[in-house]
Amino acid sequence: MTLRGQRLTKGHGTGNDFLLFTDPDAEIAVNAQEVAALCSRHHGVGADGVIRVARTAALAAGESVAARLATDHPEAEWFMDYRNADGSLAEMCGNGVRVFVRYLIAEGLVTLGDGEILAIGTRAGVKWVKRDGEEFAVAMGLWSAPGGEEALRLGADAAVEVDGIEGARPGLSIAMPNPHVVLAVASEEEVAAANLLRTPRVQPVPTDGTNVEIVHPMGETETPDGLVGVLRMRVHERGSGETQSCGTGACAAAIAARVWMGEGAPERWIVHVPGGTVRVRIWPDAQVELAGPAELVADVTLR
Ligand SMILES: N[C@@H](CCC[C@H](N)C(=O)O)C(=O)O
Repeated sequence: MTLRGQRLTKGHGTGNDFLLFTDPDAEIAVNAQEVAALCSRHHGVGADGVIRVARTAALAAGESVAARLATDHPEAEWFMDYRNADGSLAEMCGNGVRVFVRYLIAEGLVTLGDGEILAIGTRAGVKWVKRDGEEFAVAMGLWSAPGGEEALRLGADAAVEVDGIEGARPGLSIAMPNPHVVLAVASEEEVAAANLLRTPRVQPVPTDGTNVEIVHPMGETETPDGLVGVLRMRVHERGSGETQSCGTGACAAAIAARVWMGEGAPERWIVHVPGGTVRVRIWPDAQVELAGPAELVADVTLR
């Protein structure tokens, strides 16, 4: 089977937009060229990525992670088969997984009441998504620093050049588990000045490519949950270019900011992105939670 005649649903999480379609038995052949054509803003439908909604068990034959999950986590019935706008595969998408669950509910593929939790299969393993009214909170798993203790001590392990920002800036690599390099700038104006039409240049060159987050720490604010750190962020995504938001990127940005602040840094963070706001919580044991909205916008049928 091909994507021809297929109904696609357009959805987004804080402006990070996706095309989703249901292929329960993983019968549709999806190739990178087709995905890139669909995601094209001018020649296609337009999106930052494409998400196939397939049963984990059905993907087991072709995806080693799905095969493992089908055995170890049978509760993860549905698998988020995520592709970037250029057709490349990615391990995880933090905004995408919330939209994925919103879609499963809307399509009647699952029922999920307020406060209930659903297991979702992803290339980064099983992720637990909790419904919180009209929003969703995702247990993203553990963060890690590919540069190890030394990078965490220095707060950097890379040099990043971004058009519009002067000089090469120190960046900190964070795996969520997809790759991110986060750099701090001094003002919101500097965040705005970044020209992300051109891919940022990272040294040493990351073997599998990377997402790059430009972050301005805006201080802390008192909330009913206690003191919360606030960040302004823009992102250049591997495989998609600049997007309005990146969930794993917001997690990486909050983690980097926490590392840079050191002792006394807050656990909770508000991350403002061009498409809205997401919330991140970093637990002392390195588990990360991401929360935010997820919307479905329209259905289109492909010719
Ligand atoms: N927008 C996503 C991340 C999508 C994958 C990323 N471009 C990659 O290749 O790692 C998110 O919300 O996390």
